[in-house]
Amino acid sequence: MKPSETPLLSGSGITKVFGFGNNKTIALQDIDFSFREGEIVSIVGESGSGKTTLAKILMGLLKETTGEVLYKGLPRQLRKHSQRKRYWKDIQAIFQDPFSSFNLFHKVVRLLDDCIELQGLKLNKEERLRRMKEACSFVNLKFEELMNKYPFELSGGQMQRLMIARIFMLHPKVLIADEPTSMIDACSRSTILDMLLKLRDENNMTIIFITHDVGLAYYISDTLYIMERGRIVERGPAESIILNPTHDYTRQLIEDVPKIHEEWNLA
Ligand SMILES: Nc1ncnc2c1ncn2[C@@H]1O[C@H](COP(=O)(O)OP(=O)(O)OP(=O)(O)O)[C@@H](O)[C@H]1O
Repeated sequence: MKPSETPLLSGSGITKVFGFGNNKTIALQDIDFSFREGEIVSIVGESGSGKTTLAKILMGLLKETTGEVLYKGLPRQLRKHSQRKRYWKDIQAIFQDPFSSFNLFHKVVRLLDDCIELQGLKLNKEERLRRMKEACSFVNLKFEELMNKYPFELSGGQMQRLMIARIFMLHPKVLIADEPTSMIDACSRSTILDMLLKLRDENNMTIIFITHDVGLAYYISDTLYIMERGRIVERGPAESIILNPTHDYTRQLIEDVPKIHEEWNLA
């Protein structure tokens, strides 16, 4: 499915300032963005460039200092708990550290069953089990083997798959994925990325991928946003940015991608 032309989530003039006086940090400075339905966007930048701050603002976990975020063309209303709950039905995130996404005192079966609860679905036990098994098999996990385990009894890769199984069950309209493959090897990484692409194709989900890895971003995205010190310095179709970067910072990021076939110069 091709991304639609209508903006689903957009923002203009977004600035985020942390602290005051000498301790002031401008994490985001006058950012504009517009993400369409079914689009895969990567936000790429070095550590400290403001990516996670932007992800948290998109999620509604942090309030922007100035500017406005629109969802489905309207200003977001997140003051009341009920409004946030409704927003989080549509917008979900998976973070770098899978431990932060799970309640560590709940077994896998409960973590998956909660997704059915969150959707407000009233289903009988067989149907609940069927959906949980289906979600696990989507990410190549065996439900029967894992259902009675706690998150800390799983490997990093299994936890990351479990996070994607939850997204499969929740089918949000927007998924914010903050370095979701950082804890796994290259082979499992491409499997996870392929799973995310499949989810986009099946549900027309918008995926906002936060990463410092421009190679990875190119592999997965339709559109790239390049961030440097709180500003978006370049944006556009992934291919044209990689082939014809116009900003020095983007050129530097591309240069820094390891070229495995080139000889190392350690001099
Ligand atoms: N709660 C906070 N209080 C004060 N400063 C903060 C806070 N959160 C982030 N910052 C600062 O804002 C800037 C942007 O941080 P952010 O975490 O968004 O960067 P990032 O691009 O996600 O980095 P990384 O790739 O290392 O996760 C940094 O200078 C950081 O120190």
